Amino acid sequence: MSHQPRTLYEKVWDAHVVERRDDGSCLIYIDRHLVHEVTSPQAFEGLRSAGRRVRRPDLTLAVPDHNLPTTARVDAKGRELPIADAESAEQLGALRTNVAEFGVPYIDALAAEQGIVHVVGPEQGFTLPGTTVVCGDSHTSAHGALGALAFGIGTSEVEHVLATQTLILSPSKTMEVRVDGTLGFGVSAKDVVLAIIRRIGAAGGTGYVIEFTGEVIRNLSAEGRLTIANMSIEGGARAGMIAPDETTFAYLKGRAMAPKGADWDRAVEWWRTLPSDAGARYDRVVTLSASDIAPALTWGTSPEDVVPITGVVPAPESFADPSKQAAARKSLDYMGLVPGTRMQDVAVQHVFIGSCTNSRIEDLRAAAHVATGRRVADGVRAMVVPGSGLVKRQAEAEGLDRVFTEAGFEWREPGCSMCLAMNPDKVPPGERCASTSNRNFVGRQGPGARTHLLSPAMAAAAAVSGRLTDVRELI
Ligand SMILES: CC(C)[C@H](C(=O)O)[C@@H](O)C(=O)O
Ligand code: SF4
Repeated sequence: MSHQPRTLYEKVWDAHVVERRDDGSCLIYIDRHLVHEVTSPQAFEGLRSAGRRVRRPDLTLAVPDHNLPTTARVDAKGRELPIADAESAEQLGALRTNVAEFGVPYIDALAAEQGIVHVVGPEQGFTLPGTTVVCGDSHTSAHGALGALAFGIGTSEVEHVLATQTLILSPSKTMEVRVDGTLGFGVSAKDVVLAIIRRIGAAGGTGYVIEFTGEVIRNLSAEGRLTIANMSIEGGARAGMIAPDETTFAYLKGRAMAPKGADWDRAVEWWRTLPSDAGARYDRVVTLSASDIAPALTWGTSPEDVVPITGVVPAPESFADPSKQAAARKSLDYMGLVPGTRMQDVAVQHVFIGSCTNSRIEDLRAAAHVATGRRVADGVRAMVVPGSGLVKRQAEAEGLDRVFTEAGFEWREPGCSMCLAMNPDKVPPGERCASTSNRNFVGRQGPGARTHLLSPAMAAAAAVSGRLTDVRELI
C-alpha cells in the first residue's frame, strides 16, 4: 500500500484521531493539558456543578503565573506573603483549591519549578514531540517548537479536556514558512519571528498551522525555536510547529517528566518518523532569506508593525491599504511617534526582559552579555524576570543576576510580570517600554503604556543607552 507524503502536522493529527465525523471535524485525543489560574476557575466550577472528575489528572499540570507578583514571595521568616490585589488572590486561591479537590498535579507559587506555564512545560519535559498540547492560553503555540501540535483553547474547552481528555476540532490548512541562509551578526530568533510576522501580517496565518523550516530554524537552539513558535499566534496561526531533531532530543533528555531508559529510546524512534516527508504538500509556502533579517522592533500597536532598528517611524501614507493607513495613524498617535523619526532616537523609560517569548536561560545570557560592565541609563527602570525558578537558579549559578543587579536592573521572581497588566508590574500611562514580550496591543502593559517588542539583547541595549539602540554597536 502506498502512502501519501504527509507533513509533520498531518502526522501528529492522524495519530490523535479518535473519531472522524461527517462534517470533517474529528474527535482528537489530547496528550498534555497545562492549566493556569486565569482561564481555569470556571472550567473547574463546571466540572463541580456537573459532578464530574478530571479524567486524566496524570496528563494535566497546573502552575500559577499571570497574577503572581514578581517581588519576594516570603517574608524574612519564610512565611508566604499575601497577594494584595483581591482578584488575583482569588484566582490564585481558586487554582490551589481546585487542584487539591480534583487531584491535579500542581507546581506551587513557592516551588523551585514554578514559572510561566509555557516555560515550565518544555523545561519539565511535560511537552514532548508528537504530542497534542493544550492550555487555556493563546501562547500555547510555543510548545510546537518541540514538534508538538500545541494550541490555545477557551475556558469551555478547558472544561471539555478536563472531563474527557479530548476535543472536537476541524483540521487546519498548512503553511510552510521557510527561512533560508545564515543569520547575520546580532540577529536573534526574536528578529526572525518579527520578520515573519511583518511578512505574513498579524492575520496572515488565520486558519493555518505553520511549520517553520529551513537552515535558520535547523540551526537555532531549542530556546530560539520556542521564541519563534511562541509568536505563531501573533501571525494569526492556529499553531506553529518545528520538526523534532537532535537539538530537540538533546534539550529534552533527562528532563524531570521526559521518558527514561527504554521508554526514551522507543520515543525517540517514533519522534524520528515525524518530520514532514519529502514531497509533502503545504497549502501555502512563504520563504524568507536570513540575509534580509536585521535586528528589529515594533513601532506600532500590532506585532506586524516591524522595522529594522536602523529604520525610521513609517508614514501612514507609505502603506498601500487604506485601512492599514488609518490603523497606522491611530497607532502612531497612541505611541506618541512622528513619521520619519529615527527609531534609534526614541527614548524609553522602561525595559522589560521576560515573558514566555524570551525569558529562558539563553535570553538572559544574551541580555547579560550586553549589560556586562555597563549601567542602566538615568531615568530608565529595567527589570529582568526569569521564566521559571529553574531558569532563575541557572542564571544565578552563572552569575548573571550579579551582572544585572550591578548594572542597575531589577532581578525578579518568575511570572508573566510586565508582559500584561494582570499583576503589579505595569508601565504607567504615556511611558514607553522596550519589551521582550509578544504583544504590543493598546494597553497591554498598562493603560496608556507604549510597547516596543524586541529581542533580549536589544532590550538590554535600550536599557543601557536610554533609547532604542542597535545592539550591534554594543557587542
Ligand atoms: C490570560 C491569558 C488568557 C492570555 C492568553 O490567552 O494569551 C495571556 O496569557 C496573554 O498573553 O494575553
Ligand atoms: S508571559 Fe505573557 S504571553 Fe506568556 S502566558 Fe504570560 S501573559 Fe501570556
